[in-house]
Amino acid sequence: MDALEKPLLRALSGEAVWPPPMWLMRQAGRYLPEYREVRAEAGGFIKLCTTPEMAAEVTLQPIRRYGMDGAILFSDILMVPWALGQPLRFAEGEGPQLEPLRDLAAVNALEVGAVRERCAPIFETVRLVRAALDAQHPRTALIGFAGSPFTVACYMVEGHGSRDFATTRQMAYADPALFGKLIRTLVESTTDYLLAQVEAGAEALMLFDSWAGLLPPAQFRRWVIEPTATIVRSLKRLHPSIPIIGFPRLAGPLIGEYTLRTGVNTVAMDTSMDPRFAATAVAPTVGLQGNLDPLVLIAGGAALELEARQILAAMRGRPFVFNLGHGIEKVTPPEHVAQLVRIVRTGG
Ligand SMILES: Cc1c2[nH]c(c1CCC(=O)O)Cc1[nH]c(c(CCC(=O)O)c1C)Cc1[nH]c(c(CCC(=O)O)c1C)Cc1[nH]c(c(C)c1CCC(=O)O)C2
Repeated sequence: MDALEKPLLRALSGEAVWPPPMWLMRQAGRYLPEYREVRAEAGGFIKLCTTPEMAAEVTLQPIRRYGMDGAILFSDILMVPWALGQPLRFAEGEGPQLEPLRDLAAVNALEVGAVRERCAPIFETVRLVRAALDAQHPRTALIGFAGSPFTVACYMVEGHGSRDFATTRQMAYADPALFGKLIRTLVESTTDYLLAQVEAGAEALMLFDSWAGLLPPAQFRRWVIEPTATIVRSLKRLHPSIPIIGFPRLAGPLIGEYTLRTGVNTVAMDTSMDPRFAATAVAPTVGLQGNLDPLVLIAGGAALELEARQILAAMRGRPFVFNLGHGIEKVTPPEHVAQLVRIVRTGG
């Protein structure tokens, strides 16, 4: 299929495709038995992300099972800090652990020039997935991604997940020169990392800013909107037609300003966002994506049907991509995903 005919790319570029295309955040993951099998064979999570054949295989699993309109590259937002040389490990049951970055010496030690070479296996995964989609799933578009500088900086400074990333936010106030240098390093490396994904065959890009909503408005403008706008501008200069999805999680009423000023084509709504509000806050040519609660996907049945239909009703007639409001939970029954696909394919 010609790229311009893929339903996901049409919707992300501003066309009201109906029934809407769909894919799910974390659609490849531990809720799928076939993922757990490859994950066990790989041993470590970083090993899985850096072994192209395995990463390509798990990227394709949800496409084979459900025929999703989007295949998201299997990797992680923390592969950029890993490629910059910051020690990273994924400990079972504890989430990611990084060597916390707290001073100028640590920022200066980051190896921006090494990212392309260290991430070469990830770009090879992109090539393998794209070739497999072209041959076997011609309607499905390949989505590349990265974390946004602020969210990646949260993990780099804190060293692990957190409810409020207080150390990171304090650093941004107490030493904006230091925090700004880290953000600029991430803008540069993330732009390069995403460009390499496009060169390898990614057809759309998504920027995950999971912790954007922790910031008050002035900080949000400085550390979320500005760096994201810089990345989008650089990508669009070289690839004017690549659709870019922004995910400023928990941005609330700032979603309109975020969308306008960053220049993303589509904005992903988190679970707390009212789709009707989002539809009034962004221009009608901007795509919206989201935002089913991952918890109702665990429940399934009538509750799932009701919630999915409400989102479809609110989004009918505008460019829209059906998705969750956050990543799929590992206890989700795979047959509930199949139920959701049936509901969305009828268009509500
Ligand atoms: C904050 C963040 C991370 N990673 C990501 C985000 C942004 C989105 C969000 O807010 O959820 C994004 C991400 N992580 C993963 C993907 C792959 C593509 C997909 O969506 O299917 C994507 C797009 C795989 C993964 N990334 C991770 C897993 C689970 C690891 C495993 O299989 O052992 C997967 C499938 C690990 C990870 N990676 C991260 C955390 C906090 C964790 C631990 C939580 C957990 O264990 O579920 C950082």
